[in-house]
Amino acid sequence: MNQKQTIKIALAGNPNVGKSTLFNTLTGLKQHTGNWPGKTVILAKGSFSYKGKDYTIYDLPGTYSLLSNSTDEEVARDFIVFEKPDITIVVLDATTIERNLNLALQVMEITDQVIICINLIDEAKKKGIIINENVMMDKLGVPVIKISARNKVGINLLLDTIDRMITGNISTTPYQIKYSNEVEEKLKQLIPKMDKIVGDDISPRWLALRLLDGDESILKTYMRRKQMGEGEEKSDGYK
Ligand SMILES: Nc1nc2c(ncn2[C@@H]2O[C@H](COP(=O)(O)OP(=O)(O)OP(=O)(O)O)[C@@H](O)[C@H]2O)c(=O)[nH]1
Ligand SMILES: [Mg+2]
Repeated sequence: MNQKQTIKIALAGNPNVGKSTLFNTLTGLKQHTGNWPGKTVILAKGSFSYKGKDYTIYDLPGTYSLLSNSTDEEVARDFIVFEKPDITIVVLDATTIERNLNLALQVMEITDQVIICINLIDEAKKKGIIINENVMMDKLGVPVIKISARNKVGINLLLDTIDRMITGNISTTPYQIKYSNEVEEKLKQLIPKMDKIVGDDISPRWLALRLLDGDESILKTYMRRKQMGEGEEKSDGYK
């Protein structure tokens, strides 16, 4: 009887950046798809082991933002917020980093357990794009790793970084976007209130930002899940 809990990893990123390719590289195609409860979006879930630890990895829908403008965005966002992956890997396209960073910054507002993977470095090299991952790491405050998911480049470093983050050997300080003075003032008042409601369950700053944005859906989902008694250990909704 092995009751060992597996470690949850989520793959987030813009569409077409190679999330599924990385998923397949990590799982060796050991995957099955599941239906997100209440939604019609199909997510792939797979598994792999590394250094004696068992991982479950979820391939989230590709999105440009997590502001819940579409079902895909809502599914990706709710997964990160409510399923609380132990690590969220944000996959970026090395040839369009600036555009991709928007999503990375949004993920980093929700969770500090983030690894950024810059994929398609082979394509970047062909185009003469030079990426200094150390500078990015310093600025963003989370590990940044250059990979080519299709050519299996950088995968060992990624696995090692995952392992070191899980064992507590990497601490992150994700870059937080500073908003206008007016917004920051409002946040100051709202954050303690949010903190009282959600505690450690959700980042109070991020939740307050969503409310200031006029988006009450997260708070509503949170309350609903609490009422349904999903606050404790729960299944991930997959068969
Ligand atoms: N050159 C190159 N191509 C890659 C690499 N990784 C993925 N690709 C290609 O990029 C394309 C998109 O890959 P996917 O893995 O489907 O991307 P995705 O992020 O899952 O896309 P969505 O599910 O639509 O969001 C495919 O044609 C892959 O073969 C890489 O490291 N180098
Ligand atoms: Mg995909």
